[in-house]
Amino acid sequence: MQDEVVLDCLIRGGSVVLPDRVHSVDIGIRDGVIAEISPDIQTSAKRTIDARGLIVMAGAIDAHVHFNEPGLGDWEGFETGSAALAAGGCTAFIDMPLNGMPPTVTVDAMNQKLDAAKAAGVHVDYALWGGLVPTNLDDLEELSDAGVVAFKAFMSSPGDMGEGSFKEVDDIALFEGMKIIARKNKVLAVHAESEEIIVALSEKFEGRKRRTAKDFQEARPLAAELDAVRRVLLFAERTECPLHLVHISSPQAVDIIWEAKLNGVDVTVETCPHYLVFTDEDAERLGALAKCAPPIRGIRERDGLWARIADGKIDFIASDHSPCPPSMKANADDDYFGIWGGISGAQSTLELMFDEGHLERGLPLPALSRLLSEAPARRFGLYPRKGRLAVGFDADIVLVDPDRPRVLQSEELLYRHKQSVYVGRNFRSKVQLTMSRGEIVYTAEEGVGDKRGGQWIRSMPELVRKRLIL
Ligand SMILES: NC(=O)N[C@H]1NC(=O)NC1=O
Ligand SMILES: [Zn+2]
Ligand SMILES: [Zn+2]
Repeated sequence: MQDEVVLDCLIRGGSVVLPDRVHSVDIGIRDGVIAEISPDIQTSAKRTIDARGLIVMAGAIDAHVHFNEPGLGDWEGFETGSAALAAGGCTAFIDMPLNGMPPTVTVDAMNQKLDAAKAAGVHVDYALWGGLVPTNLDDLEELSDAGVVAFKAFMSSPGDMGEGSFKEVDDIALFEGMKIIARKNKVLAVHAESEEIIVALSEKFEGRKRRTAKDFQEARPLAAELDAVRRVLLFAERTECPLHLVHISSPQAVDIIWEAKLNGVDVTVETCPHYLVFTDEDAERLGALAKCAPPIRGIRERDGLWARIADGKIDFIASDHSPCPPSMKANADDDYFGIWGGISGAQSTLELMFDEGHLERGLPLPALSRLLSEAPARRFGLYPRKGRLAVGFDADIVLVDPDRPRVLQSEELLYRHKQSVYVGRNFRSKVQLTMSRGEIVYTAEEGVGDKRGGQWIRSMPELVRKRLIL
C-alpha cells in the first residue's frame, strides 16, 4: 500500500487551547484550513511540527492598529507592521481609517489604502475600518458596500496630521452617522473622550514654559471618558446602531457599558495592554513612549480592569498600535502636550496578556483566546472563518513557549521604528511560530518569511451583527 500524503501539515503534541478547555491533541491542516483536531492523528503529512511543551492557540486578531499607509508610511507601514504582528502571534488585523493620508473616509481613499497594502505586501490577513467624520455622511453607505468591516469615529480631536487630517465628529454628525451605519448593519467604534472637557481643562496649561505628563493626565480626566461613553451609549440606544468602545481605560466606564448591555444596547468594549500593565506612575516614569489617549490611569483602575476581564465584562483586547517617527516623541520633558500621543506595542500584545493575564493573574487560556481572537472575529464578521481552533476554520495558529524568559530588546522589534514602551520589560512567554492559512509566516529562529501572502478580508455583512453576550 502506498503511503498517501493527505495532510499538508501536522502540529503534534501541543497543549491546544480550545473554546472550553486546554487539551493535548494534534491538529491536521489541509489547503490552509484545519482538517482535523484529535488525539494522536495517524494520517501522514508533508510536514510535522513538534509542539511538545508549547501552547497552541488561535492566532490573535488585532482589531485596532494604525499602519499609516498611504501617505505617512514613514511612521509605520503594512509590511513592517504586519511583520511585527506575525512575530507577536497575530494572524489578522483591522487597520484604522486614520493616521494615513488620505484617511479612509471615501471609497477612493479605501482603494488607495488597498493599493498601498498590495504594493507593500502584508504578512497576515487584514480588514479595513472606514471613518465617520463630519463631512462624509454621504459616503458611508458606499464605503460600507465597498467592504469596510466597521466604522470609527472620534469624539475628541485625534491629533493633527496636517492637511486633510481625520476630524472628530460633533454630536449631530455622530447621531446622524449612527443612523446610517445602523441601516447598513455595521458597527461604529468610538474613541470616547469629551472634547469639551479636554479643551476647557487644557486651557490652564496653555503658554506654560513646561507641560508635564502629569499635566496631560489632569487635562484628560476620567470624567472626560465617562461623559463621552454615556453620551454615545444614549445615541446607540436611540439609533440602534451597534456600538464598540475602543481603548477603554477605566473599570468605571466598563460598568456603565455593562449596564447598557444588560438593558439591551448592542455594545462591545475593548481595552488595551497598556491600561492593564501600567499605572499613571509608570506612565510618568516612561515619559514620551507612554503618552496615549485616554491616559493611563491609577492602580485601582488597572486592577479594576483585570477584575472586569475576570467577570467577562470586557469583550476583547487590542493594541491601539499608533506609532510615529522618533522625532515626534522628542522634547517631552519641555512639552508633553506637543509630542505625538500613541503607543507602539502591537508585537507584544499576546505575550503581555499571556504573562500578565494567564501566568500572573490566572486567567484561563480559553478566556484569553476569546479576548484575543474569537470576540474580535465575531464582532467584525471574520467569524466563522477566523477566531477559533476548529475544523473548517483557517489554519491561523500560534505556538507559544510559556517559559522562555527574556528582557525585550529593541532589536527584536520589527516595527518601522524599533521603539516601544515595552522595551526593557521582562517577558516570560515567547511566540515560537505563527501560521497564516497553513503557511508558516514566522519562527523564533528564522524570523518573518518573505511570502507576504496576507489577503484583504472584505466585510461579510450578514455575519457582522452577532451578539457576543447571550
Ligand atoms: N490618532 C491616533 O492614533 N490617536 C490614538 N493615539 C492614542 O493614544 N489614542 C488614540 O486614539
Ligand atoms: Zn482612539
Ligand atoms: Zn487608535
